[in-house]
Amino acid sequence: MISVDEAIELIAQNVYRLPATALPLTAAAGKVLASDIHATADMPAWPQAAMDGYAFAWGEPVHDVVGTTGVAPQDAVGAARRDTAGAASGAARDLLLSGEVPAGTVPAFPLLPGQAARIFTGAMLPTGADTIVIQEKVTLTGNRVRFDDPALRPGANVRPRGSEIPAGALALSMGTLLSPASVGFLASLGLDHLPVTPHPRIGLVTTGNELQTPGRPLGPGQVYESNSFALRAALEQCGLRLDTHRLAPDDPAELRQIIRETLDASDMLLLTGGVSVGAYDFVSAALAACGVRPVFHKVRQRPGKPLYFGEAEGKPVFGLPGNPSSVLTCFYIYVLPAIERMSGRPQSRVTRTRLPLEAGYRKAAGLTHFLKGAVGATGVTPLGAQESYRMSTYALANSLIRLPEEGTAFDAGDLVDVYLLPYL
Ligand SMILES: Nc1nc2c(c(=O)[nH]1)N[C@H]1C(S)=C(S)[C@@H](COP(=O)(O)OP(=O)(O)OC[C@H]3O[C@@H](n4cnc5c(N)ncnc54)[C@H](O)[C@@H]3O)O[C@H]1N2
Ligand code: MOO
Repeated sequence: MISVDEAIELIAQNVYRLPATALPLTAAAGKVLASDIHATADMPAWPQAAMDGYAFAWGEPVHDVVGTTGVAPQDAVGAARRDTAGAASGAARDLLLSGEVPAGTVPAFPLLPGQAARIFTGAMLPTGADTIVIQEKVTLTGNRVRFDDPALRPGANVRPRGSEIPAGALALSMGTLLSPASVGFLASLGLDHLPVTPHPRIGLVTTGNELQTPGRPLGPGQVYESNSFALRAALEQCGLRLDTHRLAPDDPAELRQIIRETLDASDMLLLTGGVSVGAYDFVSAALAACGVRPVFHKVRQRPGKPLYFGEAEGKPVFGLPGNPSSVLTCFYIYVLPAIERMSGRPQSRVTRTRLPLEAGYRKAAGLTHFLKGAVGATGVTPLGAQESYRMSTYALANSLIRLPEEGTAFDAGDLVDVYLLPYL
């Protein structure tokens, strides 16, 4: 039997990142970028209105009368800078309305000296304009646009071309975990597919003749099949999915057939039950017959002592001990990190910390214990019902307390390792 840390290390050594693939934007959130993404064009692609108002050339002489000499449009900003350096006031203008530029259109005419164009948020600035005065500051009389806004600065309310990102610049680097904002950002650059490390396709085989589906009457000797529900929910809570679930009876030939089919359709295979030493525990023999190479079987831990781990053509295979608490604890400690490794995820969703115990706990030496725990403001409390067949307190737990193999007596106030479980 190996230790928990040896098991974690062996899994890390035998689990590989999946090859990169291009996925549509709609499937990209929660995946990790498999290459750097560069902007292929300036964004915005042209100077863009940030507010509804009137676009004009700042370089127009201050307090000038409409239609007299103006500054050449291409030098408008420079002129405006010289202008503001000398002038105390901001901007006062009396301009002629030249037309309207709604978003999604190209301004029909360049702005001439002395003119202002009605413009809307997101629209393209007309050639010659460089500044927008918001409509709230403007008095419109007929086609005369007048305002005096001391706070206005040259270039105000305009998003310069390439100000979000210039063409060729790095948008997001390889290894970035794609958040909703990352997906939105890359969509705004026009990408419709992204190079990502995919999530593994996960197959589950639950074994046991005693298992009955919830919702049906429980016959003598039957128990409700609950492990697949807990695993599916745990995966979905992490933005992952269970792709295949098959129920296998305790029959070696049928189990082998189901294992083969599920393994073929998956990148990772999970099984629950049948990995212990009982006369009907056929899982490890069936896995061997299906070409799965065992890496380890049995870990010095409670729950989940009979945990099996192997691989077939690079596909990780976990035989999770059937007791429901063993299944879920082995999922959080071993399976989820393996999935995250295959997905190239930089940090695990299960975070490890150290906290003081709120109450003492006694155990025998020899096994690492993972206790269902409740983290509160001042520490972590071991919950009741720690036996691996019981789920009543797991339902209330937000953490797993890890007590070391050799330890026997843990007192209130002792610092212990705690794994914080993901939450919805
Ligand atoms: N002589 C020994 N007996 C056992 C040992 C041992 O070392 N020597 N280990 C015990 C430990 S620890 C565990 S954990 C279990 C694990 O055994 P298996 O993986 O073979 O699991 P099963 O026997 O098939 O089932 C255990 C338990 O869990 C229930 N179960 C199974 N699957 C489901 C499911 N999908 N949903 C709900 N409940 C499930 C099953 O009915 C059993 O009650 O072995 C001990 N025995
Ligand atoms: O190792 Mo088992 O999960 O304790 O019952």
